[in-house]
Amino acid sequence: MNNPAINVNSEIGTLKSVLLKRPGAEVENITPDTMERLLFDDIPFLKIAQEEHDFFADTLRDNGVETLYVDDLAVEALDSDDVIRHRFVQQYLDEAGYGIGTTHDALFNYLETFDTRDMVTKLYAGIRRNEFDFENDSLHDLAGRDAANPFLLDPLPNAYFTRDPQASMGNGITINHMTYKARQPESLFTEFIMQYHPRFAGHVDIWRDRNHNTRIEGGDELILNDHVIAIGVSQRTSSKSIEALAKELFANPNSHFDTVVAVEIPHNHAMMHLDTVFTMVNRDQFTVFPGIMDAGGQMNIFIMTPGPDGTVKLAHRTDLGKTLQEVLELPELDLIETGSGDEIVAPREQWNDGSNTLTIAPGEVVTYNRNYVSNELLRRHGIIVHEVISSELSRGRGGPRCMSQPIWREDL
Ligand SMILES: NC(=[NH2+])NCCC[C@H](N)C(=O)O
Repeated sequence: MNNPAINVNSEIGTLKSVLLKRPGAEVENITPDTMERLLFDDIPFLKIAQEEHDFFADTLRDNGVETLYVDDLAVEALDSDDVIRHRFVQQYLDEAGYGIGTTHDALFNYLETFDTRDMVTKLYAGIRRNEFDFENDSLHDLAGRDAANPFLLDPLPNAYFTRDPQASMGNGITINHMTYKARQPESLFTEFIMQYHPRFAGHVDIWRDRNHNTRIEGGDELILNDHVIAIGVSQRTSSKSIEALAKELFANPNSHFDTVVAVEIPHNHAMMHLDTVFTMVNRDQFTVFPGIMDAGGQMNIFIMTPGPDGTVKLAHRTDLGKTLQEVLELPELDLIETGSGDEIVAPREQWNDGSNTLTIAPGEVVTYNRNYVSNELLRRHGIIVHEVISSELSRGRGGPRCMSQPIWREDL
């Protein structure tokens, strides 16, 4: 790829550029009735969440990281041409179940009244039925909709977890078909940015697009080095998508990835992604939540490598530490347990994303200040820890790694 726009060949190389989304009105459109469906366990106080997010972004900028906001990029991509903007809106409505009909027309015309900036903000925030002059559902629309839902288009409160709708991988990206309806529209923004934003269009390899039925999310996709990837088999990522992605990476001449390690983790909301229980913080240091292993310290891991004729070879392993040493060729390994592995502290801090560290340089991380036992332990293991504030952001069940999508890291 000439002039690549993305360069991510590790989890730990010095971070230069990152994609963020400041939480907006979408977070205020979570209600007790919709909270579970919208994947929140509580209703955050937006004003404080925004202050916390700004603090996080400032911490990154103070450390030399360029912060790009996904909604700004979307506006720039969609504003370039009316045809592109219309195609985006049409697809957005289509995927929301309004392909044709009076609701489609009403929503389309309503969105047309906004400039692109306000339209993008509106789509993230969601559109209420009573927001505009709209009375008649067409028969077509009534069939599939929950009449009690005040929203015609649901809000996207998870959008500040920019890690998940896509994943940078080498000079390319996966644009993800996400698991739950509540998040699926998020990667449509990514698709249009990658296709039409001048910074990205034609400068990114798309390893996998979102037109799939099998699910995958960025929180499960970890770039261990320039040829090894780890992917969680989780609530959000299926083994089928991992195998398909591995095949593509092994076959595509632009990809230098030759090993994919599939790591099975419990399928529940507290550990929805691999990065909620396992992250890389230095060349040979990782955080890990002991709850992902069975009583004997074992788990299910599959090492995938290219086989003959485009097939994938599988090797089963059960020891996480030994597998990492094998695939990364590490003589030593330091696995740092979330919450010191204590039976009370570890699950508490994992719940508040104590394992969800964002590494900004080898041995240097950003974490939430509330996970003070894990932070102290990281420091004792020689890691530099930048703490960011969080009482509200963490109510969405995600931490610094989830809230950031690296676009550029220095190679190691
Ligand atoms: N990479 C992550 N761990 N992201 C966390 C996402 C949290 C979000 N509420 C969800 O359930 O989807």
